[in-house]
Amino acid sequence: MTDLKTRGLVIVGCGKMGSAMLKGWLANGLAPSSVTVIAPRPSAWLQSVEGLRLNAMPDTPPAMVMLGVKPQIMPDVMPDVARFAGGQTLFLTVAAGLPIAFYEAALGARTPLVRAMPNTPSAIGRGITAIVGNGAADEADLDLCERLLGAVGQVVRLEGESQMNAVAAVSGSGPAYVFHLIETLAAAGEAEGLPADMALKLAKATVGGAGALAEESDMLPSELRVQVTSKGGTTAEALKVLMDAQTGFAPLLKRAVRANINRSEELAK
Ligand SMILES: NC(=O)C1=CN([C@@H]2O[C@H](COP(=O)(O)OP(=O)(O)OC[C@H]3O[C@@H](n4cnc5c(N)ncnc54)[C@H](OP(=O)(O)O)[C@@H]3O)[C@@H](O)[C@H]2O)C=CC1
Ligand SMILES: O=C(O)[C@@H]1CCC=N1
Repeated sequence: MTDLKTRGLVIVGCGKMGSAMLKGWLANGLAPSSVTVIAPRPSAWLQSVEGLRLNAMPDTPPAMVMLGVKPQIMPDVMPDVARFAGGQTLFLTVAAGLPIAFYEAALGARTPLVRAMPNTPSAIGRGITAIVGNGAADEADLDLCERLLGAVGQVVRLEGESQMNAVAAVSGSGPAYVFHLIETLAAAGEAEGLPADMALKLAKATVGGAGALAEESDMLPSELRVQVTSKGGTTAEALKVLMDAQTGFAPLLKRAVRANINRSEELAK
């Protein structure tokens, strides 16, 4: 972390995900003066952060370069960061789909690189990020990423890169599925006569509260579900619909996760 403070962190591409992470890091004490952001159209928030260096690549190799552009843009930015390849700078990428081999083709296999899959709850310190390093990334490199990413949530280390697309489909994109659950639960409540603002408040608090309970409880989610489900009561009737083997959540989410992975595989081509 001292190295990060003295030699600096360069973030190339700081949109929704990069900003969520940067907000968390700054809130956790990372000095803006240690951070350079390369962004063609910096947001009002980025421009408002005092001390942050904008759109001026450092002359000397930073401790870390974080690549936060879309996978489709990644080939365009590699020539700009290749000057830091070779070993002095650790590269951290958050892009979905693109394999380690893509970066090694541009930066060389001796450049330490960590591929990460974060999620946007990082903005409030409740993210979860999975990481995997290339052959040149040593334990200290993984530790540094784990500490940095640990400042904005939990970190898990993958056994291999082959797990990354499934992680993206579960926790990387997962917040979007949950936000859609909130939207649709609220809409269903509204359709049954609740005022829109009340339905949304009920749905948000229910998903937030149930998520927190699932995380904090010693019980499995399936056991917590059973606790809500009174014999002969109302929940059981709803669960008959949601747990239908053909049309319920399980086959629906399986299809959604598979569609997500298919897209990651396309992005890798
Ligand atoms: N959003 C999420 O929840 C997650 C995203 N990711 C990954 O994070 C990456 C970014 O996604 P996301 O933040 O959603 O996308 P955004 O479009 O919000 O962010 C990408 C940023 O890169 C900027 N950019 C475009 N071209 C360049 C360039 N040549 N140099 C520097 N910056 C550039 C864009 O600027 P402008 O808009 O002005 O063009 C934009 O601000 C993706 O690779 C994605 O796979 C991973 C996990 C979760
Ligand atoms: O939608 C995407 O491609 C990115 C990756 C995970 C979440 N957002």
